[in-house]
Amino acid sequence: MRSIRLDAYGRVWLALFHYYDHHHVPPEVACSKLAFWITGLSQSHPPAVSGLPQDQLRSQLAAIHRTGQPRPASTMSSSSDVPTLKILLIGASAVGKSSLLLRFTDDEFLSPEETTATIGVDYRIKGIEVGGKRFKLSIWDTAGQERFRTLTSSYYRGAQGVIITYDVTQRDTFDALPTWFSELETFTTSQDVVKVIVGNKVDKEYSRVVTTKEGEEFAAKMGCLFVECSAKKGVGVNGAFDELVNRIVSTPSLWQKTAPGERRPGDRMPGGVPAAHAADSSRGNISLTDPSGVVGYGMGVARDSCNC
Ligand SMILES: Nc1nc2c(ncn2[C@@H]2O[C@H](COP(=O)(O)OP(=O)(O)OP(=O)(O)O)[C@@H](O)[C@H]2O)c(=O)[nH]1
Repeated sequence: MRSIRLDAYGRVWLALFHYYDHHHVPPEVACSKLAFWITGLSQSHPPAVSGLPQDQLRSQLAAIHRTGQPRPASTMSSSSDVPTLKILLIGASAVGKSSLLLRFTDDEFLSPEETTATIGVDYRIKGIEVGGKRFKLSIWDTAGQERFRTLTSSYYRGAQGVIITYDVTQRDTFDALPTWFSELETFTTSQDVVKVIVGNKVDKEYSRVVTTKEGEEFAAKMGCLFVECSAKKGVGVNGAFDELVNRIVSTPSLWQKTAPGERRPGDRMPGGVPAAHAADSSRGNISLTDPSGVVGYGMGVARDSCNC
């Protein structure tokens, strides 16, 4: 789409918002996504969108965000007393965060041709039972690309567990771990947050450049769990999530209910899952991949070509 007029532009973001709403995407996530498109459009189509009242659009998005209504009571199942654990996936771009998540929630793996870089955040929900008790995991997959980090930082809030991922075949992704830890340190809202370092892509043993020992030593130094995985082969993935969840569950301060009115990690905070969505486990998961792809192709800011 070469030129986008103001009215068309306005209609597009409104249609998008309805699309997200229809697919039960939380307002926080919808607004984040839309903010990316606004930024992307203004940079990839400067002549077409110069002079657009972006401040106005942003404030309208913020208003939607503020007034985002919870789902009707009918969708709020009796599972509302099932604790929701918020887990975040962080790490450099292309280390396999989205692939680990997809393997864990759907036991699937997409080939390189089928995958695209995450824009902003995606998230999925999965029910899990630990020690005879049911938990709901809301797992947030953040974009590794630097250009999206300012936005994804808000998603640390309320997380009880964080998976910090690197690629065992790319030394720079391992060397970047201290940076991810300092970002985590900066944005986490809980000192008790459970961390697991995951070395992914162990199926590519022939190209491995980071040894298991190096990974173990770094994890020991940082005082966190360590697992090596292959999202492709499905090796170690469930174990990584299980270890993380077990550790969270054995840290009651991270998930037990607090007094009425008091907040607890993950309760309707920016980046947290609204109760209605947390109760939406019958859908299995909610992914934002489709809307991003559709919009990207139509507006020249596809996931891989976005200039924002
Ligand atoms: N061989 C192999 N390839 C993998 C594995 N996991 C992911 N990949 C591939 O690595 C590439 C990047 O995977 P993603 O899951 O998109 O990586 P990501 O960390 O989510 O990337 P960003 O969204 O940019 O942060 C894709 O081509 C995947 O198919 C794995 O375990 N083994």
